[in-house]
Amino acid sequence: MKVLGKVAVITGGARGFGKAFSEALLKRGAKVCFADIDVSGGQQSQRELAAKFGETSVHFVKCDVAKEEEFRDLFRECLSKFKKINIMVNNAGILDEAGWEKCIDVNMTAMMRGTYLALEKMNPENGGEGGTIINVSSFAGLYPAHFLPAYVATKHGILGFTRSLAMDPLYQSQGIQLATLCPAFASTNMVTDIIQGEAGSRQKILYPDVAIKITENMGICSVADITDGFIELVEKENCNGDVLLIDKKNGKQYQFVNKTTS
Ligand SMILES: NC(=O)C1=CN([C@@H]2O[C@H](COP(=O)(O)OP(=O)(O)OC[C@H]3O[C@@H](n4cnc5c(N)ncnc54)[C@H](O)[C@@H]3O)[C@@H](O)[C@H]2O)C=CC1
Ligand SMILES: CCCCCC(=O)/C=C/C=C\C=C\C=C\[C@@H](O)[C@@H](O)CCCC(=O)O
Repeated sequence: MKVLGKVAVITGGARGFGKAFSEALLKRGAKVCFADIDVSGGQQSQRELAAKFGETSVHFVKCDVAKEEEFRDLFRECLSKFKKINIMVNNAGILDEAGWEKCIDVNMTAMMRGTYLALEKMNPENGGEGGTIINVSSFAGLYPAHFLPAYVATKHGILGFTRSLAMDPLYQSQGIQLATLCPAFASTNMVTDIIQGEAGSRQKILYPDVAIKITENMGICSVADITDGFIELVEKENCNGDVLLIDKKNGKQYQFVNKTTS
């Protein structure tokens, strides 16, 4: 897809990947409506991005994606401000092994809701123009990790859900593509807080010492490495059904490439 002139909705955009993805799309001439549960972080990012790309290009919406009505309001607000939605990025995600139900609510249920809402708004029968939906899974969507069982389950779920919808001829006929991004460890707060021992962060996973050792063995991607893969998917003429794994040692690797999506 050519990004210039398109409108994107991005969840979890106050910091980390979501903020970097927003900036990368703005740089290429898109308008971005980003959402986050963190109001002060969202407002700060809004100020920074508006200063670089203009007030009329970027809009922050306070939204807890685990709350259905707030998610619906996010779409209403984006449509009211920017009139259309061409790119949907379900990026918001958390680690919470003790509170695994919350992990499922945010990583899995909300990702499904965001996808279904985007499919509805992108449908030409509803006035949409088709579009691209990128769901952010993980290396942990492809491989197990005993320090993250609930998180791994949600990330496998994202992968299976997104690949399944990508096979559906209905969405293909509507000009809608769905792809999955699978980053390995990257240097956002999700990982750096654990390595640096920020208060409460190591309680979110099991066996934090094992996890830290594995980050040392596998290496840690920069946010720019992951953003580069994200943009590659969005800009591809056909990303439907793609699963893009990115890790520090091997870089970008498309998965399941010999399998058709339908
Ligand atoms: N950093 C990493 O190494 C990897 C991260 N991922 C995934 O990438 C995505 C983004 O993660 P990072 O940027 O690394 O994390 P991060 O923790 O830096 O940013 C996540 C953002 O999501 C927001 N968020 C959390 N719960 C929310 C909710 N209920 N509603 C709305 N916003 C909410 C947070 O406030 C935060 O701004 C997540 O889905 C994560 O699972 C995947 C693979 C590797
Ligand atoms: C600190 C947790 C952040 C989780 C964020 C995320 O989604 C990233 C996951 C990235 C990789 C997970 C890898 C787990 C692998 C292990 O279970 C093991 O199979 C690999 C061992 C490889 C090694 O020791 O070199």
